[in-house]
Amino acid sequence: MLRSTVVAIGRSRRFFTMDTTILSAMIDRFQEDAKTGKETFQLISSSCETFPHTSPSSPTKTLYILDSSFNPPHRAHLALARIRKDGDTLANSPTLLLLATNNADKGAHPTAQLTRRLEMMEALRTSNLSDTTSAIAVTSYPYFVDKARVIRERWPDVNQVWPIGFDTFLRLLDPKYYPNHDLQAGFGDFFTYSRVIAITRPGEKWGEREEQESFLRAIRRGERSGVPKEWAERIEFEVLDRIRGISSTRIREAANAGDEEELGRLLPRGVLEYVVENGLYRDEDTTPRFVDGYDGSLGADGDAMNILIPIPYAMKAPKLPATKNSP
Ligand SMILES: Nc1ncnc2c1ncn2[C@@H]1O[C@H](COP(=O)(O)OP(=O)(O)OP(=O)(O)O)[C@@H](O)[C@H]1O
Ligand SMILES: NC(=O)c1ccc[n+]([C@@H]2O[C@H](COP(=O)(O)O)[C@@H](O)[C@H]2O)c1
Repeated sequence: MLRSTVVAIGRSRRFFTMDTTILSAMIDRFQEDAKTGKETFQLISSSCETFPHTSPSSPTKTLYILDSSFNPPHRAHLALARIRKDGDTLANSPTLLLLATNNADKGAHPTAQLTRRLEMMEALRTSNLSDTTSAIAVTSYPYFVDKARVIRERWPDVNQVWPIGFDTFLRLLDPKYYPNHDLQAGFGDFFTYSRVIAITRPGEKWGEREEQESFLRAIRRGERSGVPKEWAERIEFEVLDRIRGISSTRIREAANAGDEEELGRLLPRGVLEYVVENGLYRDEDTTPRFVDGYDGSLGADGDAMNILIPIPYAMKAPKLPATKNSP
């Protein structure tokens, strides 16, 4: 059962109230359990005990899931997490922030990195998603179809919506990530219970908005080989010009250069404080992956204070290591 506590954070604006040692022990244990297949998905924290249902009497029909590496979480991630479609609202449909312990292209992440990313996700969740039922979870699966399946097994009656930026949407449909390069077999019944919102991410690498839109139109006409045109009915398109150019790479570079002004433009407040206070990315090699013309025109993102911080489920009784802190 989820235990909760009220943490009086007052004006200190310290959001990372999860105990780092416990969190890191929990991730270690999860990684071990994942190796044997005992555990492949685990809730870390949530705004309510009955997640994704706001209460036992009001079952949720649709869950919005933002999968990301969150290194660090930024304003574009927040914008994606807050997208709602077809009459859904932040109030009536919950949000799951999902972190994979293994990445599709980069392999397994070390525990210390996962721990700090989870702490930043918690800062984002509690300070910027207080107007929606929200949770954070980890999965050992790197691929969307597996993540979706394990969430479906956990909550069989809940439909899933996956907001995905265009670069990652292209990778979702790339046959190289599927056994025998067979996209249709790889997807299985994913599109019977899932929808995807592809968000434009214009830039040198992936073309401009028009090219990205025409990619989707080609799917609709059945002109993308290996992609059934019926899938297009489950794929929507969203243009979010105000997040153009934002990326974790750009933030790591700004942190590396000590550019707090730039960090302030790209990061929600709680995450900004975490990055600055912990000196993250200072000594790292920040090889650029995506830099573009973000115009800094983001509006308010609801930096609300949240004083009710749930203690994570996994704080039940983890075995603690002697000392282990994330950087
Ligand atoms: N500015 C953006 N516009 C649209 N989608 C975005 C944007 N930034 C991130 N996303 C999407 O958010 C999801 C998580 O992405 P990810 O964690 O790789 O962030 P990132 O900023 O691309 O990180 P990195 O720079 O380290 O590659 C992906 O679906 C990605 O396409
Ligand atoms: N085909 C797929 O399901 C697929 C391909 C590439 C990345 N991903 C995932 O997308 C997320 C973002 O990846 P990057 O951090 O590499 O941009 C990660 O969780 C990664 O594992 C999934």
